Amino acid sequence: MSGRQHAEEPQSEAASAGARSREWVLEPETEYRFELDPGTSLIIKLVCGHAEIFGAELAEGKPYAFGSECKGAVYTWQGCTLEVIGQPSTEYISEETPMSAYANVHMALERMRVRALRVVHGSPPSSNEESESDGDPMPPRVLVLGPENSGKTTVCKILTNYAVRMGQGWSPMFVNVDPSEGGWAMPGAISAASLDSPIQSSSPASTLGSTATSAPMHISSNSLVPITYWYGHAETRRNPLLLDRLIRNLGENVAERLDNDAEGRASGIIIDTPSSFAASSAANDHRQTLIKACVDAFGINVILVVGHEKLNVEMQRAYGNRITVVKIPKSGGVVELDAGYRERVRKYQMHNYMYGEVIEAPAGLGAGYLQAGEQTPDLTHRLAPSSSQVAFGDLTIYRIGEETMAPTSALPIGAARVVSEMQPLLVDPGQPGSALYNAVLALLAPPNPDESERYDEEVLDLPVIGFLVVTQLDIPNRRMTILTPSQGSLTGRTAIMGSLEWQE
Ligand SMILES: Nc1ncnc2c1ncn2[C@@H]1O[C@H](COP(=O)(O)OP(=O)(O)OP(=O)(O)O)[C@@H](O)[C@H]1O
Repeated sequence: MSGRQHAEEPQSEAASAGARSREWVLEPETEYRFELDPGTSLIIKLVCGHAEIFGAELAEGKPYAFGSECKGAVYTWQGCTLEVIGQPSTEYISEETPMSAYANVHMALERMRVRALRVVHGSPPSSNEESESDGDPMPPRVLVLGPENSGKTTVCKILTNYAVRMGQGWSPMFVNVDPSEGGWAMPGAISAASLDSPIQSSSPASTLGSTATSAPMHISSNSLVPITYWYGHAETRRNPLLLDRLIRNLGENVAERLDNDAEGRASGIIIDTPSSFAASSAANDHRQTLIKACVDAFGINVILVVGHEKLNVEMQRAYGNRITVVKIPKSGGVVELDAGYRERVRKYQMHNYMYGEVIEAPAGLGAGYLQAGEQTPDLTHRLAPSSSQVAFGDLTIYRIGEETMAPTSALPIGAARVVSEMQPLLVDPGQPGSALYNAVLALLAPPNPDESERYDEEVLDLPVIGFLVVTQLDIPNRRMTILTPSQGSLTGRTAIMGSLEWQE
């Protein structure tokens, strides 16, 4: 154990307000780790020195609030003193971290960015770069793979945050293809956003920070507008064919955005993946196909495997001849998250999408502490969703590729009951068993205005512009009540339902 914990700090503002407050003094290259129980929160302030949370630098004296059962760590390269207010269920300092290995990976990626940008600007490479590079210098396009609880998302955040902190104006594209996490949107979505400021980690419910998708521009931490597609389920095995197609759509959409942005392109792409991509079992044969979908769709040239020897060997064999495959260590700080926790996080995430993220002040500290002027942490914001009634006919709702409700006996003799996994099926809200009550729906961007360009499965390829929840179904009057944070009429729009249910 390194670092010292000071007892209660009677002089501090928090302690005098009655909250539990103490100081931690961290030696260089150590980290303070914490875990929060449900319903508790924590505030961390950098008193002196330098520190970062998953690569995002802390400003001295600013309170950073954490809630929603957050688990995290404050790392310091040079040493620092922290003031911690609140009562985590676990807290300790660790000297063993994989941060040097991650920093080395970052530096290798940085060299790729610099070389790629030189080409954009038409400047000649420096002499040692010439010998290093073979062929056309490519920006880093990194796929991060690893088993459950290996710290994939954390690695992606650290690498992204280090890139945006370089002061080179990089805006790496962060891609999340883990539908159980939902990125900046709702669980069930996959998304991508180009980032030019660090990702804050205040809560697992908005693990990639908040965006303009749910919060009005003026209160979101930056004006992120992610590209989002809706898969509609938390598990990749539910409809791998659909996920494959959506990953390819996302890749195409990202490529189009970067086509007109040479500097953004040089910043590279970092992709966070679901743990099912790493777990080989008969139940998920699809994982090879989905990894390949990512490799093709985003032109991957680096695969990072977090702490998994077998997967590393497998990736070396499959891609080692054309892609750099590197195994990186897993952090001992990564917390094992069980199914119950993941379920609760999905609930927090849905709730935050609608109502915004509100972190209550730790026990003993007045709510005013988090609201007081310049001390307001960026991530405490409230949203007021609107609840409105729409007629059944106003909104066209599909589900993708699930069996029809017709019993086999009702089908013509010899007709197969199987519905293509990719077939959009119209949902009739008036039918009992539509499963629309409390369903989360993704609202799609308008289809192609040119009728001749339309096709049957177009709804599979349209990005998402928002989400809504059906909170009431009035079948006799053919009306439903819809909760959504975005304003605007739903008449004539198209929405897709999946298997995710809203829980109040
Ligand atoms: N060094 C650390 N100290 C404390 N907590 C950490 C540390 N690194 C990661 N965590 C926490 O551990 C949890 C799991 O990490 P993370 O989400 O990065 O893993 P993952 O491999 O992406 O998970 P999944 O199994 O969902 O794919 C997160 O709550 C994260 O904040």
